[in-house]
Amino acid sequence: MRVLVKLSGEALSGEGGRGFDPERVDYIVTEIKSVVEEGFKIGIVVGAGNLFRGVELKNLTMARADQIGLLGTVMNSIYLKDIFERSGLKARIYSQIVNLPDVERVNYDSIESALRENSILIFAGGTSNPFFTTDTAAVLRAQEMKAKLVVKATKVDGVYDKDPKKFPDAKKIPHLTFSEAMKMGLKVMDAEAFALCKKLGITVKVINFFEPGTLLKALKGEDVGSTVVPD
Ligand SMILES: Nc1ncnc2c1ncn2[C@@H]1O[C@H](COP(=O)(O)OP(=O)(O)O)[C@@H](O)[C@H]1O
Ligand SMILES: O=c1ccn([C@@H]2O[C@H](COP(=O)(O)OP(=O)(O)O)[C@@H](O)[C@H]2O)c(=O)[nH]1
Repeated sequence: MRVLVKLSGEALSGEGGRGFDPERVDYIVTEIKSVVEEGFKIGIVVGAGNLFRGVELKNLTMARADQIGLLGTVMNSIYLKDIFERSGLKARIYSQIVNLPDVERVNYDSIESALRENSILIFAGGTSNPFFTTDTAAVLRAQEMKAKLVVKATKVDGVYDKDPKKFPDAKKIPHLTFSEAMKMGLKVMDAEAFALCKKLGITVKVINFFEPGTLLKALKGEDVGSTVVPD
């Protein structure tokens, strides 16, 4: 089964952290290796919250701040390729925004052959455009690698009726549709990503990536996190 895993930048630094934490990095390798060894074909879109988020660069105009954020996702992608390869996994980076020796242009034939050889596909540079997020990029890239499932690997263990980091009384919603999520104005993913999932028939699972083994459980269909389905 093909699946696109959206890793938040904080997966590389630890929650609220900056840069790269060697312990977190080892943890990512262990979690991803466990799903590759089970035969899942993995694409990854990584964020840049551990380096730069456009909204945090308050003195810059949005388009410029976002371009810096986009470059952060490229840095994280190169870092991931290196740690995967050092642990014996194959990985290839695809992006439309940079021309670097380790980065290939997005090409559907190349994606197919990389998946056949069990390489992890790392999609760098978000959607290639300012004003978007890596959540939206995750859905776009899922469609390009023909995956019908996006796992949002994050720091909350599902979708709640309000932000659980701000409201301790927030209630978890294990199953819902994109229309319900949009109607309720839930902020766990941006509305563009939800709308695209609905249009393309892609399911999203929101899981707590920091809980060991949860990614594999989610891919095996166990009832972890929350599942958002097209309606
Ligand atoms: N209704 C909601 N259910 C779950 N998480 C929510 C909700 N509303 C907002 N959030 C927040 O969405 C974020 C999703 O994680 P992520 O996209 O990785 O974080 P970030 O926005 O820091 O990049 C979490 O920090 C969580 O607190
Ligand atoms: O298509 C995209 C994807 C990302 N970004 C920028 O890159 C940053 C990092 O991405 P994101 O915030 O999604 O990272 P995460 O929070 O998941 O670590 C964003 O804040 C934006 O500034 C962008 O401009 N266009």
